[in-house]
Amino acid sequence: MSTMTTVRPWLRLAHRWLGLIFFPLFMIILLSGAVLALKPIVDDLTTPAVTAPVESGSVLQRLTQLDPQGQASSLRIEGGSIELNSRGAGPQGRFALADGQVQPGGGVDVFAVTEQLHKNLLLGLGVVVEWASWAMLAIVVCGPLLGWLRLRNTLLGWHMAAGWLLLPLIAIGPITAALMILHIGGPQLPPIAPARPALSLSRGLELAAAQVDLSGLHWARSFRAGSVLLEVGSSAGAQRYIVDGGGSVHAAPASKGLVSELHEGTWGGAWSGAINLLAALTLSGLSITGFWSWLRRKRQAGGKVGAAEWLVAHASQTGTAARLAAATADALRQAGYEVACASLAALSPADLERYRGALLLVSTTGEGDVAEPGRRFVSALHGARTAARFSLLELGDRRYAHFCGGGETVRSALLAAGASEAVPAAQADGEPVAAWSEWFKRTQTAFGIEAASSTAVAMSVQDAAVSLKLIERERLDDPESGDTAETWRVCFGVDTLPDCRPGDLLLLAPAANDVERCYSLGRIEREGRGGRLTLTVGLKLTESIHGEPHYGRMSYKLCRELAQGVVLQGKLRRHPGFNPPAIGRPMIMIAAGCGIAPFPGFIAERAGVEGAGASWLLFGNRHFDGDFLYGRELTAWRDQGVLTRLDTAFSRDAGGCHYVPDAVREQAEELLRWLVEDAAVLYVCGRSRLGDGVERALIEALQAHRGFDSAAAQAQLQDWRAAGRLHFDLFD
Ligand SMILES: Cc1cc2nc3c(=O)[nH]c(=O)nc-3n(C[C@H](O)[C@H](O)[C@H](O)COP(=O)(O)O)c2cc1C
Repeated sequence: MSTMTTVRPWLRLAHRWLGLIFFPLFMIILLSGAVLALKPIVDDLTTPAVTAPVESGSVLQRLTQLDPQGQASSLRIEGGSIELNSRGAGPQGRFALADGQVQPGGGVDVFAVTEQLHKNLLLGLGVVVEWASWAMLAIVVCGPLLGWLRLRNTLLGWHMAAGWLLLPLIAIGPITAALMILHIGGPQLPPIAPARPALSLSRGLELAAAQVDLSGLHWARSFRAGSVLLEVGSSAGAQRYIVDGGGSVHAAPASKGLVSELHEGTWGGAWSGAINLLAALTLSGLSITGFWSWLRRKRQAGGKVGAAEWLVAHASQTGTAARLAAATADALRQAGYEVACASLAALSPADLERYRGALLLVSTTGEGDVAEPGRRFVSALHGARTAARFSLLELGDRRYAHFCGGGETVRSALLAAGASEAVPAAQADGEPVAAWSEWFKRTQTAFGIEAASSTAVAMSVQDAAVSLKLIERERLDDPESGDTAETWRVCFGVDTLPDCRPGDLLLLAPAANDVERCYSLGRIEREGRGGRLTLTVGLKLTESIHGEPHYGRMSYKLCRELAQGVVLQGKLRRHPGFNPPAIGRPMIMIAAGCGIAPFPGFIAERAGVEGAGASWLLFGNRHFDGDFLYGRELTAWRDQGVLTRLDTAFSRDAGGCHYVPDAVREQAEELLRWLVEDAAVLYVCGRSRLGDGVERALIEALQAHRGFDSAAAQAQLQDWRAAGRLHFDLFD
């Protein structure tokens, strides 16, 4: 691993946390800096008032009268008047030199007050401003080291591009501030004897008047180490003096030195001020975009479970248990309970103990298997101990050999780990609403809670019946090129198309009373009330013990048998856990083989849409030639910019086994940038082992590139799952 890879996580932490901690201070310093940058512009555009010579005695006399406590921090003489600024309660405004009367237009000197705000927050906190300056310098230095410039139309993409492209501009302020703090590059000042307490302006002028003719006095202000700095005009030009604590009057250079002039934007008049204004606004913009994107990420992670009293958790293969769980949680929330609702995939056994009770809804898939999102939870239960109290609803179908096998597996693992069952587990056969209703009533009694009655439940879990006419079928793999897996694009016309989105499921049974097979919806093209639905179907092929091929009945019908024009009856099942994110939100799609099925639909939704958001597809199969499903469409989408990135992994091509998780590992840094910095949503679709491989690769990536240990990386994935940022749709 390169040094940069090791150091980068620390730089990223420094960049982020310094930016967050100092954010309010940065805003004060930068916005006051922006106002101060206007000063050279205003000075350049306005004619300076002619200063009539004044008698030093009258200035001193007036000053002592107006500022008896010596609180004024600066004065300016202008056309027979004296303008005073003070820290705290001292005099403020413009006064006539002749009689001390307040003069109009002499309100607060905005630039003088802003300067004090910029330098010491108006509270004499110069040291805090110095810390903030060092922090800003560190952030500006760390920024470009976090990664090369990449142009992306996202909030952080703009943040990064502005940081990179305007680096010289934004670096000037923090670098010159640091040099000024260290007194490097400033004017050659005479040795200044410190004054304790600081000299008042009147005392400074009194001491100066003994040695210098102050009749051309322009201004005077408190200066370093309690001294007073003043400027006097004469026929030979302006001359500055410092009066120090020892009462000495030293001539001071008229120029502030290059470093100060660069910092203040005074080196070139109006346009150097304009450059400083742009720099201050750019730095403010960078602070705001950095802070905002952090806040957005926090909010997106806000779905994290943990704060509630009750937990509703689900393990659902095709969405039924998930929708029932959401309805269960809603019914409890409506009655005023604090309820967390999450997939078991986002939970560990220890999480369950944090709640007064856990309501679990677990579906069975395959041949008596736990629905995929619950499998890791079951493995984690082996050897664990938990004092959780739970109530379990098992979803299944008696037409399968192992009725509710998955639910039973979860139940025995929980009991073996020491969890207690509040009510005996209930089993739902097929249509689950009646069983759910009964189970929920008993659970409420056992947990001593009372939910609002939920009539929306039946609606929310019901599948919609659809009549489908086969209108088109195209083979996607090319058998000529060798051992490809037979895969077809199957397109149906539907007269009345219910609400549905890519990633939802079409349930088709090969014969009446047969169990249904689930297919992910790809492209959905609506026309009036009807439209077209596209599926990607892999021909299921197993070998009998005698070595004869055995085809899956439904996939055989769809791929080979059904004639065009034939009408099928099916059911549409909403699968909100695997629908594309809102337009504009970056999405990463990872698929192997016919797991590509939903993604042409995801991508097509964004084609031709303004501000559609970045999208990235990582696709794997056996051979580039022959197995690159939808290769032409995907490449065209990539070329048109609909698909921001397209990466592939082919496992049986020359050059060795290259699987999708390998591609994830190779692209780990960029992938994490999308996930972490751009808050992308990641979807994985394919066989179970693809899910395992991608999950492992993501954990490794977080360890290698973000400095996570293994437990923290796993917790990060769980947080993402809980926040709806990581979606797996896997099949056996
Ligand atoms: C591919 C597949 C395999 C299934 N296997 C079983 C099984 O072995 N035992 C069972 O009781 N139910 C089985 N079922 C039925 C589901 O558990 C049932 O339809 C459940 O309501 C689905 O819930 P879900 O949408 O939350 O995944 C299977 C369903 C499908 C689609």
